[in-house]
Amino acid sequence: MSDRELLRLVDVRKSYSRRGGPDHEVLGGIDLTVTAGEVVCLIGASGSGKSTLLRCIDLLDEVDDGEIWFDGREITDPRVEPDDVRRRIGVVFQAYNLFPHLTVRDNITLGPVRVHGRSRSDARRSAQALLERVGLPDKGTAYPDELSGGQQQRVALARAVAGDPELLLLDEVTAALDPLLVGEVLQVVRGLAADGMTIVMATHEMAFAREVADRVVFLADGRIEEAGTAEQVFTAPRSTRTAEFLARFRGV
Ligand SMILES: Nc1ncnc2c1ncn2[C@@H]1O[C@H](COP(=O)(O)OP(=O)(O)OP(=O)(O)O)[C@@H](O)[C@H]1O
Repeated sequence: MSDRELLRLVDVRKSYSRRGGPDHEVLGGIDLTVTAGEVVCLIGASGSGKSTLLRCIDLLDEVDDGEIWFDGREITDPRVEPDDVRRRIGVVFQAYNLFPHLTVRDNITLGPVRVHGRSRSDARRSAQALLERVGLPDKGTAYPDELSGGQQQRVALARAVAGDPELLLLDEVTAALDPLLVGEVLQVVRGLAADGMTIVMATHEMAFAREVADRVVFLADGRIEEAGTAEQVFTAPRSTRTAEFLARFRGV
């Protein structure tokens, strides 16, 4: 991990309007800095705002207030073209979202060829290397529906890093999987983290967060209730709310 700041959120706020009622505040002023090579795990109850935070960083959701800085540039500035930012950020959601009519290899090469202007042969070579890295060297010509959920999610991870992103956002990437398949996907994330990828990951996998995260951020009702090293947050939470949340996972 370096000391180079890659991402900075300053007082990020987001609300959704509710028909016939007050706005629903989903992010109530988030301040967060992520340095290059850091792995940050966002934990918190369902509805605490983890996904919304990731969507704001990828400019899929517009913030109401506050600033997001990426590599020294304020990306919440309306003059910034979202695609220019997204090209540098890889994202994987809970649902694999692979293109069903494309082979695994074409799913992986599509972005590098269309968005990054790489040559098809170069992109294919990289795709094969990535498939080896995610443990699926023989699946390049398969179609997504011929793969298990865990294999599809590993392809989704390969696709997300195919454009050499500087930041990887992972939103509950194992939540839709059969428990038996969770480990193989986490193994790929572990490998990416070990290779120095900067990762911000929303997860309910507490053991994984504890093992891999450089920093754990506990969100409650759209605010950072507590943030610290995995060791500190898991073994000596400062907030009662964090302790109560973690207690629910003990023994699971
Ligand atoms: N497009 C939307 N319109 C209205 N409300 C929304 C929208 N997206 C999210 N919300 C609300 O924002 C709150 C936070 O949702 P979010 O998905 O960010 O939480 P989360 O912590 O990721 O939850 P989970 O762990 O279940 O994925 C929820 O109450 C949700 O209903």
